[in-house]
Amino acid sequence: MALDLLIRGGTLVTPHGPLQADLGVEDGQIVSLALDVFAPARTEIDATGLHVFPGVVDAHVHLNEPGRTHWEGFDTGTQALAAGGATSLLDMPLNSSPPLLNRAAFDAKRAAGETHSRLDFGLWGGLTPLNLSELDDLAACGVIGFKAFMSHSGLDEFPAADDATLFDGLRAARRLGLVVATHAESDGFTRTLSQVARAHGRLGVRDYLDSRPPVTEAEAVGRAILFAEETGAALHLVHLSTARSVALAAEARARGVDVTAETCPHYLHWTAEDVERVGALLKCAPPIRDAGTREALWAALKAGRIDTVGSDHSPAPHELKTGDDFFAIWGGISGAQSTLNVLLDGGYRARGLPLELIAAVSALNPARRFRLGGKGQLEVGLDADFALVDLNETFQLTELFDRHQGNPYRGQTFQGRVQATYLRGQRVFAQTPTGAQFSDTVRGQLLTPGIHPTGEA
Ligand SMILES: NC(=O)NC(NC(N)=O)C(=O)[O-]
Ligand SMILES: [Zn+2]
Ligand SMILES: [Zn+2]
Repeated sequence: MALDLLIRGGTLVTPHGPLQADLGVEDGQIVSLALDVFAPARTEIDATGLHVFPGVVDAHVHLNEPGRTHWEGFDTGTQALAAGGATSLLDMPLNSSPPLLNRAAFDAKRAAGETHSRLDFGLWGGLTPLNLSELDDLAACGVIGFKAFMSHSGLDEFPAADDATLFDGLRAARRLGLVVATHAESDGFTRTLSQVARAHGRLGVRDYLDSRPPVTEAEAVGRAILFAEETGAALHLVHLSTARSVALAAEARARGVDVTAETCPHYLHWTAEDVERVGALLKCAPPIRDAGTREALWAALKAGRIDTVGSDHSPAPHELKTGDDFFAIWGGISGAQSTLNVLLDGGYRARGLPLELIAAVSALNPARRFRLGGKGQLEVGLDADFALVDLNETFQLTELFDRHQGNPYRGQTFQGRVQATYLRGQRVFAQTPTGAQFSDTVRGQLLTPGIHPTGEA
């Protein structure tokens, strides 16, 4: 029986390390992993000199469709993700409008994704004081889990979860067998520090950074962990910005709390000094920290204390990223295309992170944590989702495919370049001598929580 696709001569990045092997694909699944696979194939790709990574599973993106496609949208957002080696994404319940708080909003976003997404996609439901009664119905829809903000989300339509709402949401999630992801910053603490700064006319970048010190994250992380411990729920702490917050999660995990920790490429690549230099394009919450904190975060990642790296791609139109009051500017960074670039250049090249660790935090761990059945690993029987990467190519990132030009990574130089990305054995992106090529026919499928063949995270 002929294979549909044969990737010959590459170095596969497996959980046990790099492996010289060919990869055979039939009907969108990996059917063979072996040296010198001798089988006819309708398409054969010479991957000599390239590494084959499991397709990135980006568990934290804001594609903002429906309702705010002028901010991003599935089409352009998944173009950027595919160009960065991603094959699956989990879309956050905001800044789409309406936010994903009930079945009607789920159905609308699912329809938009099935029409415009170039990659497989899962959908986070929201957990807010407005929709506690909708959680069971959202679980029945197939949400990946529930996302709660412990501080202001930036949009009044998605209110922060007060402690009682978060606690009740965790209890419901435990009963429903789903994960709760939290944006863990203390609402009261950050709100007061911001109000005082603005009342005194302190509206600059450093004033904003100083209004969200690490302790305002650590306090909320501790509270979310306490609630998870009390309820027995599965907690996922998104975009942790310091090794101290990561340590709180690791200590809790060591005593049996079901908690996982995410960080983002911008906390690993940039520093607070960069934020002062670049400005609004690097505004996010929690804020990017100083160089020492960045190094400690890399060390925590290298030590295996961070489970996942998600982009937290949260773009906005140019007009929301300008103004003299830094507090009023939209918080969110465009980074969907450069997660692997940051991990390979800052991690593998500069800090000796093993390739299998990079594959774990960018693909296998999120796939297992969120129970995305056939995703996250180069293994027979799993989906043929992978990226061909030239680890030796140093390049300047100039071609960015997300909707807006406001991308802080434009012009950055990285070693390690994605040459092609395949989703279920279909090429969705390729870097060619005449420029980038995207498939116009491959469309993503909805991902819902299932059973991962390699077990739970
Ligand atoms: N509404 C958002 O997109 N917020 C995001 N913005 C950031 N991180 O600055 C987030 O994940 O909190
Ligand atoms: Zn957040
Ligand atoms: Zn986010």
